[in-house]
Amino acid sequence: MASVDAGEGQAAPAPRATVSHVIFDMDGLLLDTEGFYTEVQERILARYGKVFDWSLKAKMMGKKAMESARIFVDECGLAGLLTPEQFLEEREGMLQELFPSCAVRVVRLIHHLHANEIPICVATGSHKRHFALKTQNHQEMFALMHHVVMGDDPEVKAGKPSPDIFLAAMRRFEGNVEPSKCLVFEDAPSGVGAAKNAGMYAVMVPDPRLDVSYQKEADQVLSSLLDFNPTEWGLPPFKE
Ligand SMILES: O=P(O)(O)OC[C@H](O)CO
Ligand SMILES: [Mg+2]
Repeated sequence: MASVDAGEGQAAPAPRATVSHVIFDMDGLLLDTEGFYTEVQERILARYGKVFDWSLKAKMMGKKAMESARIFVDECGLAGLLTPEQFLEEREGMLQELFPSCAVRVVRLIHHLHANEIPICVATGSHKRHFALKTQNHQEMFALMHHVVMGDDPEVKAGKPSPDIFLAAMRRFEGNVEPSKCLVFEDAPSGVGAAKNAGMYAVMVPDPRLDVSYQKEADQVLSSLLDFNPTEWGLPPFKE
């Protein structure tokens, strides 16, 4: 990678790109809610004597509820036994109980970007009702977001990997923002695909159980958001 003079004789790597706006995925990225979906889906599938695996998880994660329900029923060969609507109804009670106990996975970066006046927002496939349950104990962090776009937003015609949600998120920032100035943080293959389809940069922070083949579209892959260096993307450096 090329270097630039960082002053005092130090050479710092040239940024991969210079972005001005940052978009965060929510489930599995800002919040540890993906584990709840996995747990509940494992339980439902076990009733049919089947095992929920990570290739199915990879196809479902990041999608709108009905889209992922259809994948679940089709891929598991449950047509005739369970409809997507019944699947959603069955998992609803379990998820509603679990969501309020979710934990935040990213703190420092959000505060850093906000303190440096980098516009940040959330783009989640999750719908309004689930968003409220998941964020009820994390209002302080979500208040730092310029806006939130959810999966049931009228502008989000198709879920990830359609670019709809990220383009809607970009348009709601102030001013005229170009996709090439947006950096997206994602955990899901469909989410990385959506960011790339929108013409944006994508940093993927995948669950280690996800096959590495799902990482190839991402511009950067991190095992933890703690490893993220803002200067690699032309963003202000952490102070210490
Ligand atoms: O990862 P998100 O935030 O787009 O959420 C999508 C679904 O609700 C869960 O996979
Ligand atoms: Mg996600």
